[in-house]
Amino acid sequence: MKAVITELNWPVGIDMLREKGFTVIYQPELWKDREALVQETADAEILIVRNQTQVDEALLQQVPHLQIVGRLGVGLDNIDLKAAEQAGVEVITAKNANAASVAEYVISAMFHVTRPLAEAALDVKGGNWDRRGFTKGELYGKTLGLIGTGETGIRAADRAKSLGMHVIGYDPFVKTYDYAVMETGIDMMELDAALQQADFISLHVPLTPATKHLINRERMKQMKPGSWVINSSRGGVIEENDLYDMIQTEEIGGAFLDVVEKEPVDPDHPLLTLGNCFITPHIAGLTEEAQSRTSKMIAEEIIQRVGK
Ligand SMILES: O=C(O)[C@H](O)COP(=O)(O)O
Repeated sequence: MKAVITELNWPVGIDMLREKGFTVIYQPELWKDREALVQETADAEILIVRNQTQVDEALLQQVPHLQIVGRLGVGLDNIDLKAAEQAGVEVITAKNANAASVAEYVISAMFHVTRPLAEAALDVKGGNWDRRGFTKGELYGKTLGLIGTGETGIRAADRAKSLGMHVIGYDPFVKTYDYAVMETGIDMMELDAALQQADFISLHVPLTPATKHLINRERMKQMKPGSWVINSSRGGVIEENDLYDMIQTEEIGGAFLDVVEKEPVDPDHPLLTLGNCFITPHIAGLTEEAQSRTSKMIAEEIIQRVGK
């Protein structure tokens, strides 16, 4: 069987597939060249992607042997699930494999706001000894508002709780008596209330028509002055022009974004000019541990289904 991997993958899963006799084509830049992608996948049974390869109806029609699409992550906004189902192609994800890493990203982002240690250390290297400029505050006693309380939200909540934070959440798909949510002690409420009460709003939702630009001017107007938005989900969930205005006019404190609507970010993107907006290159789930886990999980699932 032939497996084509069109984006970055860690070696462990590639080795596992090869050991089971799969012919593995690993071309981490292949997603950029649609024609080459179609050509390489035309006789493949397995396609392994991240978030850039557009697995749409047109592609699915050109790859008649395809049986499985393995997604090295959880976001499915680049995969047409309906078209895959119609084509008889199963889509498998690396469920929860990067959740701990994403949760740690959220905590790191909050600490970056309250305890900017790297900036303080750089300032010292610059010859200063400023004991007053970096005294921002504690996370203890602050409120983290989770929009989306699935696996990454719950793990972020768990870690925030251990820091003495109050955690509130909104998720229309999660029942208030959901066991994991209850056990973690997330105080579930309506979106408006969560926006109004949180010191940090962290987004943990997939990009769907319902969540596109969910965080827009109107919603951010409800947030506390000085509060921050953290986005490790998908860029499209935030209306970026509105976010720019809200930070620029100091109606909110700032934003920590791991994702933007168009990736890689345009070097001229206005958000990059703001001192209180930090953009990282979609790395929340990209730790060694999470990616080895992801790579292994997808290989295992494929081998279980079609491996000899
Ligand atoms: O959807 C996900 O799981 C994360 O965004 C990580 O996946 P990616 O590295 O393919 O974006």
